[in-house]
Amino acid sequence: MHVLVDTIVKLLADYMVDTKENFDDNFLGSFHSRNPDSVKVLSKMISSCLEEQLVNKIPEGSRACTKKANQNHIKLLKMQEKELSDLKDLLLTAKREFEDLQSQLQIDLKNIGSQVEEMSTAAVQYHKVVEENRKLYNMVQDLKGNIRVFCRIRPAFCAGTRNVIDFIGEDGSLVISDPLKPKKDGRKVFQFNRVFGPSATQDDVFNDTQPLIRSVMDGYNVCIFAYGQTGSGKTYTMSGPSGGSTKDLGINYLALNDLFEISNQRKDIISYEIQVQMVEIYNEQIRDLLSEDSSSTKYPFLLNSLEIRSCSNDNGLSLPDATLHKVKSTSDVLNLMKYGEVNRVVCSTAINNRSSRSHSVLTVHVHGKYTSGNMLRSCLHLVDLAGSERVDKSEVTGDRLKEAQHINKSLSCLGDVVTALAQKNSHIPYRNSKLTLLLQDSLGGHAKTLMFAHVSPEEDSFGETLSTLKFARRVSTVELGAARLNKESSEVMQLKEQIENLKKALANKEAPSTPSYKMKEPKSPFEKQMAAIEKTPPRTRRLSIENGSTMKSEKAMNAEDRRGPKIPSSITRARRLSSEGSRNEDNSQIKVSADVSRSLHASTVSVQKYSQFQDEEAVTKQFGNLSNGSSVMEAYHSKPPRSPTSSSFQKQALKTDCRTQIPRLELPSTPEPKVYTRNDIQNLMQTVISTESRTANGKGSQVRKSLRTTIGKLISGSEKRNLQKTLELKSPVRGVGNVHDLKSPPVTAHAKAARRESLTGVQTSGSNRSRRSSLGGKPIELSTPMSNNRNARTPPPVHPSSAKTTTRWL
Ligand SMILES: Nc1ncnc2c1ncn2[C@@H]1O[C@H](COP(=O)(O)OP(=O)(O)OP(=O)(O)O)[C@@H](O)[C@H]1O
Repeated sequence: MHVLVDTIVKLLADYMVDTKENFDDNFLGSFHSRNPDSVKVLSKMISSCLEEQLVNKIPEGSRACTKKANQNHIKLLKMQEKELSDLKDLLLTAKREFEDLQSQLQIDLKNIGSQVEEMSTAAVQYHKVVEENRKLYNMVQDLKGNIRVFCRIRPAFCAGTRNVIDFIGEDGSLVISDPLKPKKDGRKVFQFNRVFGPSATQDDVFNDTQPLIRSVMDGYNVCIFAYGQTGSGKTYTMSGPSGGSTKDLGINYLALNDLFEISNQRKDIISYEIQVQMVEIYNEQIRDLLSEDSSSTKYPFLLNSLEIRSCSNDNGLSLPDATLHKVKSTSDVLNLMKYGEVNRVVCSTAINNRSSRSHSVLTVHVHGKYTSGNMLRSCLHLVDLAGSERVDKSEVTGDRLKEAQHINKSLSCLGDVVTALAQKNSHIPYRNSKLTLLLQDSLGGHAKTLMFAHVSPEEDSFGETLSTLKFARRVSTVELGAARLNKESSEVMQLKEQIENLKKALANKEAPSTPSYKMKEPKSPFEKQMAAIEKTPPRTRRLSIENGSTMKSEKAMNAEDRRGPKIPSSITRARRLSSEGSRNEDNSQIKVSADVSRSLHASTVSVQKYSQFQDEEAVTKQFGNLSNGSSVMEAYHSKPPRSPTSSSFQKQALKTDCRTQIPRLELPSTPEPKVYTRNDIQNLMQTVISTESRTANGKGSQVRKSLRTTIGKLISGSEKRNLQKTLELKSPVRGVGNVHDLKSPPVTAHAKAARRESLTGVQTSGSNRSRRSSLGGKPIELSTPMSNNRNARTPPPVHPSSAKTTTRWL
């Protein structure tokens, strides 16, 4: 019994200790649920047991003591009971409080949730607004024709170096701080269209570039160029990581890939042809990176530098002599790019172990033909500039130093051009370097242009970073004028073709004694001088090339280009070829016979039957066979070559002026073109007028307007000469209407000869009067109606031998 009591007491003590220390709701709960009044029962049991024992067994003396102890125990138990019940109450209160807190928390969480939701919708809205702002900003820039500028920051090479980039904003803001100045003073803020931080991927960069690239497929010319200090990541952005890795490929590849995708998507409405050229400008020499010569020679500097043409030739190629590769898939592009990259001059410097020592230009030519017959032609220049470098930093010597000097010089020329454009100067110094001359149409034309300004984040590059950012800021202020769409409707093309034919027909009709396309070599000094005048490029044209950037001059050029009569006719071109041949013969520079000139011209006519894109190579070969003066071309290297034997010149001779980017028109295959009657001309006029009225707005109507003017001039020019003074035309259209009622005046043999002379530029023997007098058979007086004729020819310069016999020019 004693043992039992001990055990029970011990158990009870343990239990109480446990209960006190591990006061646990579950335990108590479970305990109570199992034994609802267990504590009470147990205490009763123990007290009765104890009392019984005390009464029966304990001696009388110690009974009082035991009783007292018992009472103490009971007291203690009661206290503990009380404590327990207090604790229970406390627990219940705590539980209630906990529940209250829980519900409060839930309410709070709900509130926070709704607040977060609100904030996230606000954030989404904010992003939308920022995006919209950016689009609007870009739209404004499009309208203004600004060059867009993106900035990309290369990741730091060493983790420990101090970073000069303080902040990159989503809206294109960038803050850098000068490491040598206190933070507050050394901060500089820049604003661009977009800034890509070091963690931006190639895809991020491409996503923002894609819309611009896509507009190439809609007929816009686009130029993207990467600028920045050496080693700042230009080649990485444009081509991808060095070493020919196919991971993280750059914009060049992604752009072409995208163009193919679009071409596929639109194949039902338009068929595209995509061709690629890749050149580098190395030490002011333009080298073809895709030609077989480039890869086969160890001495690239021995290769001929390619010549830059104004894009106003009929195929829009500024480098017609560079190899043109047709690409049909991304793998074609990849192979070509690899081939080109291998040929590019790269070497190791103290800053970059694969430093590009040249500017590379990948040009993508897109030619699209709609099922409706409309055509578009555009090109995309992807330029990876060589990096500007401080020669003391890059530690280059010898050839590398020379390269660096060329690089820096051409970049400074680029800076001059940008400054001149930003200040809207009348003269833009494009001709100061090959780079600016090549990019002339992108920087100063109606192209969409994007510049990637690359910067290194390291503090020791701060100077270069600052100058790159300042340059980029200046570039972003350049206004180019709205980009121009190079798209022509089939109607306009047909009309242009008819005009070509008409011009030829008129030329043939009015110069019957001149055999078709047969050139006459100038013999007399006067003839030579006339020929020289015809072949001398007009000064204004040259200036307009230089000032092509300004909208004003561009407009003037467009107007000039659209004015039909200014396009040299076949005869004039033939004469030019002939006179060129004779001039060169005289100078003993190139021995070309008139036969060669004639055969050149014959080739011209036949070659024009082929489309430029497909048969460029064939044309080159054809002329290559005839050409024997390539060395002379080198001598003319810095000027537009005028040698008739230079294939490029010959090609140029074939081309109609195409600043309007209109594809080559097909000439009739027979040497005897159709003779157009007055009715034909009238019909054509009607067509033009009706087309004009159908499309009241837009560029097409402008072109048609100019066509109408051209036809008008053609008619008025020829008819006025034919009908002479009897026909007093007030407007070309009215003139056409009256023509049947009029009779040609009798024209004397003398007058006929004189008129022929004026048209052919060949003076007949014994002629002793002015060319102008030939129009009427006698010198024209100031009072004659023809004195007001706007189509009157420009007087030729007075030759010493004929000065005395020439009457006064009006
Ligand atoms: N955004 C980037 N992410 C990762 N690596 C980069 C990045 N940009 C550049 N690099 C690395 O930095 C190094 C230098 O880059 P890159 O050759 O493209 O510079 P660059 O400006 O073309 O130099 P240079 O003008 O001398 O040719 C390369 O090793 C390249 O892989």
